[in-house]
Amino acid sequence: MNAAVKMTDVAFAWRGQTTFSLALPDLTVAAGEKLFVLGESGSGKSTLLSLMCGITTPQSGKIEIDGTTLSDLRPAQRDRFRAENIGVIFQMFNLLPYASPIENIVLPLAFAPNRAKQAGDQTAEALRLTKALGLPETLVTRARTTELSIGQQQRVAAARALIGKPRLIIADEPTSSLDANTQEAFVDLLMEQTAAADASLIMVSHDARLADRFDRALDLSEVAQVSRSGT
Ligand SMILES: Nc1ncnc2c1ncn2[C@@H]1O[C@H](COP(=O)(O)OP(=O)(O)OP(=O)(O)O)[C@@H](O)[C@H]1O
Repeated sequence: MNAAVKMTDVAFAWRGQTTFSLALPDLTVAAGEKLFVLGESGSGKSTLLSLMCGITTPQSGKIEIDGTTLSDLRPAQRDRFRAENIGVIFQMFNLLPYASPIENIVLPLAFAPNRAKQAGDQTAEALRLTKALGLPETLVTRARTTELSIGQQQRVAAARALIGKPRLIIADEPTSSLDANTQEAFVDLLMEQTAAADASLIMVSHDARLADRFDRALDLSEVAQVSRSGT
């Protein structure tokens, strides 16, 4: 079986920026593994996730997602590959503010025919997920997304990542706006839904207390050479 993620000799620096660079000799995430990523602020956790998603591309090295090498794909193919195979919960959610939660949740399916097929009845599947994540139906069908609390928006972002059962879920601080009790419950729900989809989960969080719920915790500074200056 292919690894969910395999990164080999990856080197990355932001264009025009000399203060930060990341070198990652070898990072493998097994299929079905639940990986917790921690590291201090500015250490490159979000950068790592964005490399895995193919949103940013490294200067050198190889990133394989479920056996597909991202650098073999042209940018448009990479966007399509991401839509089909990776459910992403962004740190800032990236929800469309004036669309309803349901519209936000089904949006990735428009770019991912296989995922859309998996989802079946899209509205019913969006409602099943939001119910499992603890959001009342009236809220997700009637409101504009901006009318939801931040914690509720975080759940909408999680449902959008999970719909259509992508093989890999990548979550950047998905619990940052929740209180401690809700955080743990949310991670449990995310785990349950990820397991139900037979997916791998890679989650970044500052909150080390959540780490024991995962198969493995990885401190970015232990696997990567991060160079930082002037920060
Ligand atoms: N889009 C970008 N363009 C240029 N530099 C960036 C960009 N995004 C992040 N950086 C820089 O890359 C470095 C690592 O940032 P990153 O967001 O990956 O860290 P992080 O570990 O996720 O931090 P935090 O825990 O605060 O979210 C920082 O120095 C940051 O300024």
